[in-house]
Amino acid sequence: MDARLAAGKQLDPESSALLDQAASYGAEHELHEGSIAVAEDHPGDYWSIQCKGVKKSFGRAKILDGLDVGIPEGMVTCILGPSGTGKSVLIKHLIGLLFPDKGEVLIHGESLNDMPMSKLLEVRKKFGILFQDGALFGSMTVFDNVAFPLRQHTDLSEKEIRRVVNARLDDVGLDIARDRLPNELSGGMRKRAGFARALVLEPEIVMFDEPDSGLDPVRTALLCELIRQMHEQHGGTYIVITHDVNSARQVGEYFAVLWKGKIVQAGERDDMFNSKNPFVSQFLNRRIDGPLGME
Ligand SMILES: Nc1ncnc2c1ncn2[C@@H]1O[C@H](COP(=O)(O)OP(=O)(O)OP(=O)(O)O)[C@@H](O)[C@H]1O
Repeated sequence: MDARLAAGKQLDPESSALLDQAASYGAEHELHEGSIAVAEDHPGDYWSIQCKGVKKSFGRAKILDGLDVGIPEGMVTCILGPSGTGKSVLIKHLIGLLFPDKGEVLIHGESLNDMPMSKLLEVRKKFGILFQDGALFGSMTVFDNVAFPLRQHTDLSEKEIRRVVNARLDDVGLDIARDRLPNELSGGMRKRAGFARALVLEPEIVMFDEPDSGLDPVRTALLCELIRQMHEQHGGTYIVITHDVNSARQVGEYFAVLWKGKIVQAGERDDMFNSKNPFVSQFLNRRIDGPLGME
């Protein structure tokens, strides 16, 4: 643990919340050497994640309205949709932070509904998540941020932790910034540090919440390229949530388009970009004429 935390230093509310959030992802993650081995005999088979008829309302606002989607194992899937359509609400369902009013979410074939908390924490260990702002602890160096999940959830020695963290920092091109604090990094560097931390326990499923937010087009393209390379190198199921079609096109292999509480269409790149569905075609081709207006 970071010496400042061990010494009982008061954390700011944001860091405390992140610490709680990180702690809630559970303990004792098995660490694999090299590429991620995805069990071939798990019950989900082709789908890492399935949503079946998921409905969610807040008060009278229906956000998810019978949403069905499968996230294919081992591919980079982009979930796209206009602002405010419920992409964040959907990802919270995928990791069991929100639960459907009706329907279910299955992770590798196991329904999250009525799952005991201990089991849910186990399932959450399958996920690595890159939050929009990198969600780094402000009082820790880049190195300590990336080391944090290993110190929390494994029994690795400090020497072993140094080896793993340095390898992940090399992967994301941050070896020169390991001793810097988050406020000494650019937005793109913070995201890369968050990415290194998301990968450090070698999760089976890596989720990116709007990786393009707050980055200029070149930094966005560089981050997307990094996501693609890391997927090629480490394998696993990647889910990228975005409303940016350019990023999705660069990084995605499978696409699911969310609108009005449902996945309007899902499929592989060419089928989606040549879709005959008026909304999908308008959105993916960024046309102003079509069913989506300014409302
Ligand atoms: N806990 C909540 N209570 C009430 N309403 C909520 C809650 N969470 C989300 N909403 C509402 O659900 C709708 C969808 O929000 P969400 O953040 O999922 O959209 P989004 O597609 O991720 O948008 P963006 O692309 O702008 O981030 C919004 O109208 C939001 O106000």
